[in-house]
Amino acid sequence: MRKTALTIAGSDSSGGAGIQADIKTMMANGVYAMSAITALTAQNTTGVTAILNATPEFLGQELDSLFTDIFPDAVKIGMVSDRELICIIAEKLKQYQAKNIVVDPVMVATSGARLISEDAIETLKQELFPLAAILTPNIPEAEELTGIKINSAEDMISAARQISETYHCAVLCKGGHQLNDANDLLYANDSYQWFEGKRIDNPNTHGTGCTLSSAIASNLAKGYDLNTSVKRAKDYISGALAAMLDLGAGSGPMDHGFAIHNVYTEEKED
Ligand SMILES: Nc1ncnc2c1ncn2[C@@H]1O[C@H](COP(=O)(O)OP(=O)(O)OP(=O)(O)O)[C@@H](O)[C@H]1O
Ligand SMILES: Cc1ncc(CO)c(N)n1
Repeated sequence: MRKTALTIAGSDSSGGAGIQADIKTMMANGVYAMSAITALTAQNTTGVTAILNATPEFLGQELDSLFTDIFPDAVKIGMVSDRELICIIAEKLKQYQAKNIVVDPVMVATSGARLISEDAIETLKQELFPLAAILTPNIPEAEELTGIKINSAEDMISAARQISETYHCAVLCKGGHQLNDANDLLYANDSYQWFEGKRIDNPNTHGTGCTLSSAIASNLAKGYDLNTSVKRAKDYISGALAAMLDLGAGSGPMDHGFAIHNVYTEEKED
């Protein structure tokens, strides 16, 4: 039977991050994608100009509709900007005993816009982190969650360990904000593993975090273990970045069609 994944996240009108990146990623990774939209954003590669949140009641209804019909094999949670929305998500995930939950603690967009209110971060920690199989903070998020300033690989390990021990889940501290490398650190069950990545010289990194967490969720949905899911997700993001799509005036989106692009469009390109 076809495996299914659900993204609970915000819509990015420019299609590079959020729900749109998640669905593209899930599809490219071979799972059937569903969505529960937490907010609409008016956004492009240069910034976010407006955010319209769903009501908690509506988000609850979206989740009821999905979980009572096509049960997701994995769930990815991205942008959720306020406390009530976080609470309804936690309530529904517990009610339906959702599995393979990947929480990307989205705080700030690549363009610099804040995507969560300050007071919601505490609710995120209390309500959603304990439900997660894996949390995927980037370096600034890991710093905010721990108070540890990350300047080295050892600092990444300390921060990931602290988050993992506090919330009893695996933590992937993403390395996209490092200067020279793109090495991600997985901390799980009191041990760690590096997923090394060559830094790709591509300024178009809009939606890398959304894409990575959705690729992990897709692979968990397909039944891969956590390490293998992270490895496959890392390979996917590296491929999507290496395809060097260049759209928009700011930090542009990645090419999710990189695997099929050559087969279908090579001859038509100029
Ligand atoms: N220039 C790059 N070359 C190779 N891999 C990269 C590069 N930039 C980011 N990555 C990879 O992309 C993934 C996402 O990491 P990153 O730290 O950019 O997340 P993020 O900041 O949450 O993303 P977002 O821009 O969506 O907020 C990680 O696997 C990271 O190593
Ligand atoms: C809707 C949305 N979610 C997440 C991010 C983070 O990249 C973004 N820019 N927009």
